[in-house]
Amino acid sequence: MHNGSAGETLRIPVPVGTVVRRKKGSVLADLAHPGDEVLVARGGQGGISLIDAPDYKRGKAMALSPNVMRDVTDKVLTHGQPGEEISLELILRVVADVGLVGLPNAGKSTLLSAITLARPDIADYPFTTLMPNLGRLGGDPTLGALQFSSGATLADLPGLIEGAHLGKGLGRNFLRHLRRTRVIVHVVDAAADDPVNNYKIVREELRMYNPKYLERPYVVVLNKIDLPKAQDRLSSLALEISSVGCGECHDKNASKGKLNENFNRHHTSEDDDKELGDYPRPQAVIGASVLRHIGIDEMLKEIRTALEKCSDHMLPGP
Ligand SMILES: Nc1nc2c(ncn2[C@@H]2O[C@H](COP(=O)(O)OP(=O)(O)OP(=O)(O)O)[C@@H](O)[C@H]2O)c(=O)[nH]1
Ligand SMILES: [Mg+2]
Repeated sequence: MHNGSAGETLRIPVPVGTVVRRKKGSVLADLAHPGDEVLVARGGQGGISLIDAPDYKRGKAMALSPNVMRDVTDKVLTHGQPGEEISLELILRVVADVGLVGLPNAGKSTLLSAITLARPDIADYPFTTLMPNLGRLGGDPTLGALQFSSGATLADLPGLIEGAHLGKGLGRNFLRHLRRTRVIVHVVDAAADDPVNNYKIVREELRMYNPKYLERPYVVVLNKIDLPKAQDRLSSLALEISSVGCGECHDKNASKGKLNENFNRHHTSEDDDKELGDYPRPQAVIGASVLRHIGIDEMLKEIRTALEKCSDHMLPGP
C-alpha cells in the first residue's frame, strides 16, 4: 500500500475452515469459525513528506528519524518502512459434521440434494463432484419443513477409488475434508457388481489416509434399492456389511484422537497391523433410494443418533 500512514488494512476474506500456514512451515491459524481472523503481516511505517514543511518542523521530524531522503533540489522527506512479507499456504478443510463418502456414481450428491437444500451437480458418470458440496441438515423433518430441533452440516465429497490415498482418481487431497467431520456416511451402490467389495475399498482408502477416520461413528446407506437388482439382495448385503468390524472394540487407542487436528498423518505401527475388522462396525446399514425418497427417514434418524453419540463423547470427562 502506498498511502503513507493512512494505508488501510488489507483484509483477505477466505472460506470458513481455511487453515493458514507458513509455506512449508508452521500453522498460523485455523479459521474454523465465522468471523475468525489472523494478522499475518504488519504493514510498514508510513513516510512523511517534509517538502513543504516549515524549517522548524522539518528539523524536528528529521531528528526523530534517521530514515531520511533528499530529492534533487535538496528537499527532504522521511522514508517509510516496508511492510512485512510472508508466503503462506491456505488449506481448506471444510467444516462439516457429517462426511459422505463412496465410490463415484454411488449417489452421494443425490443424497445431499434429497435431504438438504443444496443443489450439487448430479450425473450418470463418475467424478461429477470435483469439490466438496455442503448442505445443511435440519433437525427433525417430522416437525415440518425447516422446523428443526438441531442442525448439522453435511459435506458431499468427490468419489473415491482404490488407490486414492496414493493419488489415483482425484487423489487423496480431498480426504482432508473429513478431518473435522464427526460422523461418516458411506454411500454404496447396491446395484453395482460387488457392493461389499466396493464398500471395503472405500473403508480401506480411509484407513490408509488416516486410520482415525475409521473410529468415528458411521452409517452405511445401501443406495438404489429402487432397482430390482439391488432390492433382491438387500438383506444379504446388509448382513454382510454389518458384520465387517467389531462390536465393542474401543481399545485403549480408539477414539482418543477423535478430532485430532494434527497435520501429520496418524499412522502408528499399531495402525498398520490393524485390519478393517478391527475397527467398529457400522452403527446401522440402511437400504435406501435417495433418488426415489425411499428409506430417507430411517437414514436421517440414524445420522442424528450417530451425531448425538459423538456429542456425548465430547462432554468433558470427570
Ligand atoms: N436408480 C437410482 N439411481 C440413483 C440413485 N441415487 C443416485 N442415482 C443416480 O446415480 C447417478 C450418480 O449419482 P450422483 O449423486 O451424481 O453420484 P455421486 O456419488 O455424487 O458421484 P460422483 O460425484 O461422481 O462421486 C446419477 O445418474 C443418479 O441419478 C437411486 O437411489 N436410484
Ligand atoms: Mg457427486
